[in-house]
Amino acid sequence: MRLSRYFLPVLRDVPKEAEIVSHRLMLRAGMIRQQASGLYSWLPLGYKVLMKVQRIIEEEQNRSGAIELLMPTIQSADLWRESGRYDAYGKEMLRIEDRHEREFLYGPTNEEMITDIFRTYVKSYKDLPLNLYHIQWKFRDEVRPRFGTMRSREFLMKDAYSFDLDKDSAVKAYERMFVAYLRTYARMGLTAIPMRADTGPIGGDLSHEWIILAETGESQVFCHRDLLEKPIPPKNVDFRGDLKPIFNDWTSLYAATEEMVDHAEYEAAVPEDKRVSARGIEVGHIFYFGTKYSEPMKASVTGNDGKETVVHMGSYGIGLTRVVPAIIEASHDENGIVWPVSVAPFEAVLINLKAGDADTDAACDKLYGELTAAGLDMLYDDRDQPAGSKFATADLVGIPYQIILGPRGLKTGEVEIKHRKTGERETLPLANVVERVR
Ligand SMILES: Nc1ncnc2c1ncn2[C@@H]1O[C@H](COS(=O)(=O)NC(=O)[C@@H](N)CS)[C@@H](O)[C@H]1O
Repeated sequence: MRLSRYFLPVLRDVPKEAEIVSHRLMLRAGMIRQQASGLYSWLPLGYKVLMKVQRIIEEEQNRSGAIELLMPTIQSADLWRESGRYDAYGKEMLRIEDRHEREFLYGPTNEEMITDIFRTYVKSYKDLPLNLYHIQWKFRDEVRPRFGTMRSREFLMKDAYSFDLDKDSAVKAYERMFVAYLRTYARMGLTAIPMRADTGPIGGDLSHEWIILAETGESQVFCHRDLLEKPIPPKNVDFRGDLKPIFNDWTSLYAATEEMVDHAEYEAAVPEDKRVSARGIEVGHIFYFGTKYSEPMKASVTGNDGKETVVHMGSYGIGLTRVVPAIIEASHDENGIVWPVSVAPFEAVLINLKAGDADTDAACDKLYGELTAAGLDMLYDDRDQPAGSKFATADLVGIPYQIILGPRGLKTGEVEIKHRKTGERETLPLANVVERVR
């Protein structure tokens, strides 16, 4: 993408309303724009990152055997009356009426709707286990939206729902999602720790929150230091096999949020030098809640004994529009964002040090064409701006590699490459650049 043809409204100074670094940087890097309290537009650069996060989530959900669909954002109130949550959900629920004065709501979550889909079509235990998920905008009328898209009112969530014949099978579904989550966050460059958690309005008795440690996190967490270094299950992990060893390995070390921590237990279980107590950001939350929705909504299958059996369910959420700022909280420096390559809006930026100089323009155009043809997701800063402002923009928006070419380099036939994360620079012949960054 040529920057002279793109839409990247970077800001020079720090917006005063932004209290945390990720909010400041997302505004300055031209990633988001607030439209109203808790409501954001995702501008091109931010949207590109959001879609890279989405693709990783979809790949890992699909690897675990979950099947993607898409449900509407607007839901019928009657559905929520069946589960008894319509009144219980409280002021966070945005209730609306259509022109015929029928009652609807903007979905804060989809347990009722997915259970309605399930009960319509699935009748036999032979169709189980089943895990259906979607990635859809949600609305929760948060009393105090803040920190940009970290806590907004409209937000993008991946929510998956599992259906099983009994609790044992449902726990296996939970373990599959647990392993999928370990892989998902690691691929985004995040260290997300699964912590025993409260179940709240979703319900159930088995639940883990996925927390990344960050000073600006809203919750206080307590865990064993070894959890921060544990190896992640490999790409070829067998999701049809027994995942309990992995689940037990990860849950045998103490980790709990402030709502769940038992300090006596924590101090007994974790040697002093291994205790980590820190602020954390909740980037995901998974639940097993049995028949909480399937019972009142009569979602059952015929078991192999011919008897009608109400199915056991779980739900598994990731807040995509919270993951993006969480990555920035975990990966930035004084010059701006430092994107992991896997979620960077562009893999590399080609910086033309003397736009307008015919030879330099020609060499940069050629190199940009070669890098793009090699399959790199390229940004090309071809603007008629001084070099300093180009370096500042590249550092601010956090592109992993800066490929720098100017008249001097042209003379010696050399290009400089700067690695954004480490600041390392290397000079190499123009002809070797594609191979080096591919
Ligand atoms: N106001 C919000 N702004 C941004 N992200 C949010 C907000 N509320 C929740 N999230 C994200 O959505 C995730 C799941 O939300 S949740 O309430 O814990 N779980 C559910 O809604 C279940 N239905 C999971 S499918 C949270 O872990 C968090 O990452």
